[in-house]
Amino acid sequence: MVSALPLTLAGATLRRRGKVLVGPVDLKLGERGVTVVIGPNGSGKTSLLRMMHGLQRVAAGSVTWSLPDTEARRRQAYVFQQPIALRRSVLANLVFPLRLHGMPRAQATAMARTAASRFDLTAKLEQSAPSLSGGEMQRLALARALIATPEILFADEPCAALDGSATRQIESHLVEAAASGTRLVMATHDMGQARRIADDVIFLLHGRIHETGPATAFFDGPDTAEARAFLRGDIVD
Ligand SMILES: Nc1ncnc2c1ncn2[C@@H]1O[C@H](COP(=O)(O)OP(=O)(O)OP(=O)(O)O)[C@@H](O)[C@H]1O
Repeated sequence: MVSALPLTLAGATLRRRGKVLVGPVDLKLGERGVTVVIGPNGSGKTSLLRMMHGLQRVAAGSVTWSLPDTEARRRQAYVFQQPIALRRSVLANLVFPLRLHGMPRAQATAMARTAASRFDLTAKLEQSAPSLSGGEMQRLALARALIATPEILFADEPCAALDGSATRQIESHLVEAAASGTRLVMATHDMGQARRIADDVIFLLHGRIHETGPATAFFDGPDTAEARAFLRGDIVD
């Protein structure tokens, strides 16, 4: 299968009411691996992910996939910080994206049940999705995002509101998806999590990439004073 990756950002800039939220950003995302986006509050992590996913149109520069946009869009999934679900059963939420991809109902239902089992949601299949706990809801959001095997998954702080054991579950699903070939781009505030799962890091400051590189080198000895301060836990603004 021809890949939608690499994804290339060239001078990509996002503006709101005349103010630059992100950019200009130059970046190339290859076909494999886990890229973790870090940076202080308001540095533009969410905006960068949304811009890459095409949820927000660039004001300048370009965001280019290796396939036409309509095809590239079908190969992507996005998990929001606040998980969203249809006001329907867990099963219906899992079936929905498969039906969007044109899969027959019986096959989609069988696949949804398999995904529910992998994500420990079998007992919840008939439950209304909005009544799930935070951890269950994020597991559902991730199961739904991964069910059609996206080539790339954008995840915006997927563990932000979760406790340790729920975080561990989500992380293991993310790592498993990446090992199976899904390209992962994730924003997080949790430096322990970033160290655990990142192959490479993008450190944002004021909407710009301040430093980027392989995770081990970044965490062992960042090049910039701002990244060193950020990793020490100092306030960087
Ligand atoms: N729709 C919008 N209109 C105006 N400003 C916005 C909009 N969305 C985001 N911003 C601003 O853009 C900047 C970047 O926000 P963004 O949410 O991308 O940062 P972040 O690094 O994800 O922050 P946090 O860590 O707090 O989640 C912030 O100053 C924010 O106030």
